Amino acid sequence: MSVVVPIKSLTLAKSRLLGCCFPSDERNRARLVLAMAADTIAAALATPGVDRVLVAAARPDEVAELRALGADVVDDGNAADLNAALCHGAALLRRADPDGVIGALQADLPALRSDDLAAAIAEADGKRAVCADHAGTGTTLLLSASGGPLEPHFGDGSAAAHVRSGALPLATPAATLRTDVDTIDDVARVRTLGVGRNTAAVLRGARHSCTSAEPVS
Ligand SMILES: Nc1nc2c(ncn2[C@@H]2O[C@H](COP(=O)(O)OP(=O)(O)OP(=O)(O)O)[C@@H](O)[C@H]2O)c(=O)[nH]1
Ligand SMILES: C=C(OP(=O)(O)O)C(=O)O
Repeated sequence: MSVVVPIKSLTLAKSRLLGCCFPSDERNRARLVLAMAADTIAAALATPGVDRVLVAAARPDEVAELRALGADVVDDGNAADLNAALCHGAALLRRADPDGVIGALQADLPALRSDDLAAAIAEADGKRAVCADHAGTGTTLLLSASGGPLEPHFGDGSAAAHVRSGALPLATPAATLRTDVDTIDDVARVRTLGVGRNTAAVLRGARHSCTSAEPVS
């Protein structure tokens, strides 16, 4: 199977973390976004059955170093939004693999473990399926049916939207697959699960412990 990972411009990404972890230097927020993507992608590439990870990036130049992990990095087709970026990436993957499963994986899963992703793929068993985020409202992973369309409906309430459009809700996804990072509380949550080495290295440099919801001025 193949996986598409969307990444918007690092200067715009994860705006909800603005002023939280790195109040004095916002370049570190971009470093954190890239590090979380690197850990997510490294776990995906190490997952049995995952043959290819394609990064659909708004700014491929900003994330070129992800190629060193083994990911393909392409532009997102000048996509207007996340779903358009995913459709662009999924179309490229489908062309290369007409019959396989295509997954859309969020780039902000720094605690992801290969065994947990493999278990989710096994549970879906070639059916279109969705993994809800830890809050139960968003989506961290959407799998197409074998040879089928991805039909992404990311955005507010996407877990329910994916189920409404026929995706099987995965019954037993692991916390490492469900815990995406949007807010400072999520950073604390994901730390308790254990993040990958890239994210850990960036967070070690944070002035703030990233365990409080309070922004530091
Ligand atoms: N290529 C591409 N990726 C996108 C786009 N919009 C969102 N993404 C990516 O999709 C993933 C999920 O988005 P969100 O979790 O909402 O992250 P975000 O938009 O960076 O976060 P906020 O700014 O806090 O809303 C992240 O990896 C984003 O970088 C887009 O228009 N194009
Ligand atoms: C766009 C989504 O991501 P997030 O909730 O992380 O912004 C989603 O879950 O559909």
